[in-house]
Amino acid sequence: MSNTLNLIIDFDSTFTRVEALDVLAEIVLEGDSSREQVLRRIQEITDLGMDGTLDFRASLEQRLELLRAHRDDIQKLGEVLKGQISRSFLRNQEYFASLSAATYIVSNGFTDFIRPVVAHYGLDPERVIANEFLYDEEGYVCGFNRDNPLSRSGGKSEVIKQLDLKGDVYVIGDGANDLEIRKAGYANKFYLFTENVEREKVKAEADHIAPNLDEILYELKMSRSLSYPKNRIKVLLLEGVHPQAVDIFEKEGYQVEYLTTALTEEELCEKIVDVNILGIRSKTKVTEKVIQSAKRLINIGAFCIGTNQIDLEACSRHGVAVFNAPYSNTRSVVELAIAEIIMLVRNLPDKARAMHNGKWEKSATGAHEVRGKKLGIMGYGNIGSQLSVLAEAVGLDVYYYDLEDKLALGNATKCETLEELLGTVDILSMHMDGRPENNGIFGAREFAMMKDGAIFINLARGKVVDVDALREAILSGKLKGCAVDVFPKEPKSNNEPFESALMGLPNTILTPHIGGSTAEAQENIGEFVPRKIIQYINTGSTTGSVNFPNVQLPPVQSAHRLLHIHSNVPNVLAGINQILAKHNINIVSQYLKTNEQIGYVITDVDRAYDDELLEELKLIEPTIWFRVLY
Ligand SMILES: NC(=O)C1=CN([C@@H]2O[C@H](COP(=O)(O)OP(=O)(O)OC[C@H]3O[C@@H](n4cnc5c(N)ncnc54)[C@H](O)[C@@H]3O)[C@@H](O)[C@H]2O)C=CC1
Ligand SMILES: O=C(O)C(=O)COP(=O)(O)O
Repeated sequence: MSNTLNLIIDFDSTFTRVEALDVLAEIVLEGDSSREQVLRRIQEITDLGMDGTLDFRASLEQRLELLRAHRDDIQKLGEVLKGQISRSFLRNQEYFASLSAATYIVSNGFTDFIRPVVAHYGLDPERVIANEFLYDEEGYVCGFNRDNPLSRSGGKSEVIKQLDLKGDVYVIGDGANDLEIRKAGYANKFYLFTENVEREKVKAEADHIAPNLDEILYELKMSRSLSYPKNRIKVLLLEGVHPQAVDIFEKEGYQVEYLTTALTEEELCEKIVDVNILGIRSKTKVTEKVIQSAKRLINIGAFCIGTNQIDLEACSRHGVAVFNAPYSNTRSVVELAIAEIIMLVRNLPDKARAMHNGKWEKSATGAHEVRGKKLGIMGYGNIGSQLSVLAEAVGLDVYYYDLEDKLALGNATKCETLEELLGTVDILSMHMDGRPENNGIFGAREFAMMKDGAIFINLARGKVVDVDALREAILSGKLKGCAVDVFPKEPKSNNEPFESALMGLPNTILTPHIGGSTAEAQENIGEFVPRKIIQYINTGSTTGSVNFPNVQLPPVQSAHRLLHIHSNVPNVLAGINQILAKHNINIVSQYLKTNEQIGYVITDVDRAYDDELLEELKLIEPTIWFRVLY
């Protein structure tokens, strides 16, 4: 930071989220019957003063006349305002407080309540320039120091002139009285601060509209905080993820674009160029080409369980951390499987269709209880094992087969081979993941191994099953029925038609990939995935990432955090530490974790470092991505 830089910061609606005199009015008028009316009048006068319509001194006099404030009220106001500091000032507190010597708070408010708030934040209260109340003998406010230039219009310019500042002067504020400093020629630039209020009249003449302090620090190249200001982080959400996700990202200060459909590879390549965070569900294919088109991608959020639609290797190679929601819709899939098992064992799809066609087919032929029937589960992961528990509760006898050695829950029986499972069970439910090796894994050979009259359910992925072979198994009577929720080719949105060789088959339930589509599951996912992504962006923690080494990091205290992602080759850590040693940087703590593809080094260092050091770290041979967090 240059030594000759001065920041002039407004207090009301800039340093704090509120107008202090409005809050004072609420304190003074608590319990007063005319409260609402007076409050409204005070706010009107404040606005007229702030957009320059009403002379400032008149606005101040009129507001104070409406209030009979005591010294105790002023003290209380100071306490309330300590909890109302603007979010981006709080976010940057540690760094910003270190700029104390370059910062003045210049306000048409009053030192009496501004100084305690500024001191509480960590800035020098002596560098607050503002009005002063006058009190009567009983301690009530009876006026203000009229000799103070800040008690009249144009006062801020006068004060800055008197300060006779050397070097560059930047004004940060939300009102016409802040703009006037630059207009009078006492500042290089006026940043209109719009985090709390947007005053249209002032907007037109501002040099830069800044939605928060991060933006200003970034613009002034002063930021050692997040490598990127939050309001510049772009999020693209596809496939109608739950609106909760939009809300969470927007509250964090990110820009969000929301689409209800999936995009084709071509459309996505075009849209993703400057996107930092991509959110998808099961339909959007994120290919190597898509990843290469993305110039700023930090994260992909799969708002679902499966991540087979994402080229995870390409993501790792490009330093993109992928998060999913591994448990949020598990229960929903299991409940649908249970429902379908019961429906198919009772021939319900055919019976229901007949009723709609005016046919009454009351008969017990071919209808059974599920109690005592043998259920086979292929893929005993989170969904498979939960189905196992619920299925036993309705009396099914559970068998399972998994590629990995999985603990049998309850009374379930593990099968050593798929053949053993298929030859044993009356109902088979597929719950393996969609890894490429599973494409077409279930076909004519496997159907032939099943018992005659068995039932088949696929809630996993469309590509694992040979659909023509399934059709044949139903038509030949080998299978009594089937339920299919996932298809090799699914429409991109609800506006596209659906086609499948399974349409119109007897005792067949077809559903539009809704295994996880319940309000409960979608809301859970809409909260879970954004939180993981935000945690990664803010702290570097990768807990739950499906392609990055998982590291849970403690919060940083009085240190900078450097994140370094590299191809997993030997000696990178040594290289990083040699550079730090050369620059005399003290390592406060350090973490390294690798997986087959990449290594992730997190180094917390004490405060002093320079741009040269950062450049050298970026140049370490296998660096994929380097980021300074604080
Ligand atoms: N229809 C829908 O809306 C939904 C579908 N799904 C699908 O369900 C899949 C499973 O989900 P989770 O249980 O949470 O995943 P998981 O990863 O916990 O379990 C998958 C299990 O399948 C096993 N497996 C993989 N290939 C196998 C094979 N060829 N034979 C036997 N076992 C095999 C794995 O070892 C693992 O234990 C997801 O990957 C997703 O594709 C998930 C949620 C909703
Ligand atoms: O969670 C999964 O893997 C699913 O298949 C659910 O996908 P969806 O979010 O409904 O597109």
